[in-house]
Amino acid sequence: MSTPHIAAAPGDFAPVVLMPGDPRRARLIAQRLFDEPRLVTDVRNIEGWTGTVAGRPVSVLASGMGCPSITIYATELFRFYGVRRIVRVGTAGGLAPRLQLGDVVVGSAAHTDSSINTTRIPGVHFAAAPSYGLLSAAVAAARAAGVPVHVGPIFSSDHFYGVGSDVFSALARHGTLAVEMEAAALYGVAAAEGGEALTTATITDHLERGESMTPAEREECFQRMSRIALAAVLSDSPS
Ligand SMILES: O=P(O)(O)O[C@H]1O[C@H](CO)[C@@H](O)[C@H]1O
Ligand SMILES: O=c1cc[nH]c(=O)[nH]1
Repeated sequence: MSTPHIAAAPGDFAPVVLMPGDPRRARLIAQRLFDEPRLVTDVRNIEGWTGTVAGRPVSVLASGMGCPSITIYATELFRFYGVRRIVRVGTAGGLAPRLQLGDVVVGSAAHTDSSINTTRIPGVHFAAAPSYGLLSAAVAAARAAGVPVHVGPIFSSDHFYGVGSDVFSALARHGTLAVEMEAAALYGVAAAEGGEALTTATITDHLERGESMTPAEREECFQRMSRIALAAVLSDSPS
């Protein structure tokens, strides 16, 4: 069995999946956090791995960057591979002044300038929201680990370059925590396919203050966030 973008056999993916944007991060998560990780797909170098954590099966698949890319991979996992939960483990640029580099943001809603959800139900301004069960489990795991965590709306932009600082300032004034590029699409796919989804993101840059993490700091933070996401995706929380 394969889909246009995933070449894996039935049962190769666990029902619960972590989803970073970067294929290298997918490989690192599998190799450092899973027991007995095995590569299950690498079409277009988008790597998917499956292993176990505390004896429970779990997978990781990269999404690539942007709403169309994550929509393809999340749809194929939910629709054809029996996946029920996807937790994005991303990076984001901070907008809210209280955020510090390395903090974890959990997206309780996702604003977007993408049309990806507008075209799902014509005439409807779709409210892109995560699974409450996954969200509460991620927050509990972060607090238990002593990791600073912020819960609130994030902004999923089609642009990495070219969003005006006036847009970011207005979003911050409207309570938006951070900007990234996939959460709104992931939440839309989960709703359409009857699955559960959540976005967690590490603040790697602060756009108002012009701060950035070093590569070594990024790697350290990804591991911390991935452990929180693992606790959420493997939790028994009802949706
Ligand atoms: O680090 P990832 O998960 O890719 O997330 C962020 O980084 C990419 C942009 O550099 C976009 O995909 C954005 O959402
Ligand atoms: O500033 C940033 C950092 C990560 N991801 C984004 O989309 N923007």
